[in-house]
Amino acid sequence: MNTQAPVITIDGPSGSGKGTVAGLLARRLGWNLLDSGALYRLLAFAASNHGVDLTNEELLKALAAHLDVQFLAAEEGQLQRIILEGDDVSNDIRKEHVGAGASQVAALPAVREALLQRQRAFREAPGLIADGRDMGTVVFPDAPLKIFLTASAEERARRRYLQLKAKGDDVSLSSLLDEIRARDERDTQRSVAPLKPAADAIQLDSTELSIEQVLERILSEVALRDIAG
Ligand SMILES: Nc1ncnc2c1ncn2[C@@H]1O[C@H](COP(=O)(O)OP(=O)(O)OP(=O)(O)O)[C@@H](O)[C@H]1O
Ligand SMILES: Nc1ccn([C@H]2C[C@H](O)[C@@H](COP(=O)(O)O)O2)c(=O)n1
Repeated sequence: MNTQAPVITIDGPSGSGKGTVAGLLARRLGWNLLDSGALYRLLAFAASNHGVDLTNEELLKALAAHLDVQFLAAEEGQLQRIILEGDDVSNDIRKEHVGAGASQVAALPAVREALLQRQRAFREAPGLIADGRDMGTVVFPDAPLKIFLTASAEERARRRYLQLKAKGDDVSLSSLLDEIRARDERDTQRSVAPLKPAADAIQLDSTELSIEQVLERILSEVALRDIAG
């Protein structure tokens, strides 16, 4: 019998809605939250601040092992705040170029190894919602519920476009679609921990679903398995 806190993993490509749904689910269940993509984004951001090349695996490994990061729990209706070396970088790390850098450093085996224990340390009572690319396949293979959330690349680009426009960013839909496709390619084709559904994952296509519908689908699986007390 597994005596560790339960984990619900939500993996999938960029823009499928993992982060949004993971945050809502964590709040609904009163569980902890791991945004694993943020760790890769933080590493790419820190590397650029410290002048570390995104191909320098040895230096990136050292930087990953010593990342000075705090995740501050979200206030009602707000997003989690992320502090790197004392600065609030919550907005900076969401930029598209940081996501592209994160995808690049994430392909390096030494970097993934350096971040593995840090991710597993988030597993605390009463439970954990973990979102990313390899949560169900590598980081928490024993999770009692694994979701693989997808949506068409066009819909994901449209969502990202609306999200960035709302923040006042000057973006183009066609370049966002190109970036999403490039990131999908890199994340699915890398040799270590590629983006793919775990064999026991439930696959959910959110192209035609609202955020609330996705949340309800996952909550119905939680109830079926009786994993949230
Ligand atoms: N089912 C949905 N319908 C409409 N919009 C959605 C849906 N799910 C998420 N969104 C919106 O799409 C945008 C991207 O969602 P989110 O950041 O959660 O994706 P993600 O999979 O975590 O992406 P990334 O891996 O790049 O961080 C957000 O603006 C979110 O509000
Ligand atoms: N478990 C994870 C999480 C993220 N990555 C990489 C791949 C993504 O393109 C990049 C940014 O992630 P996002 O914040 O967009 O979810 O980080 C990964 O390889 N494994």
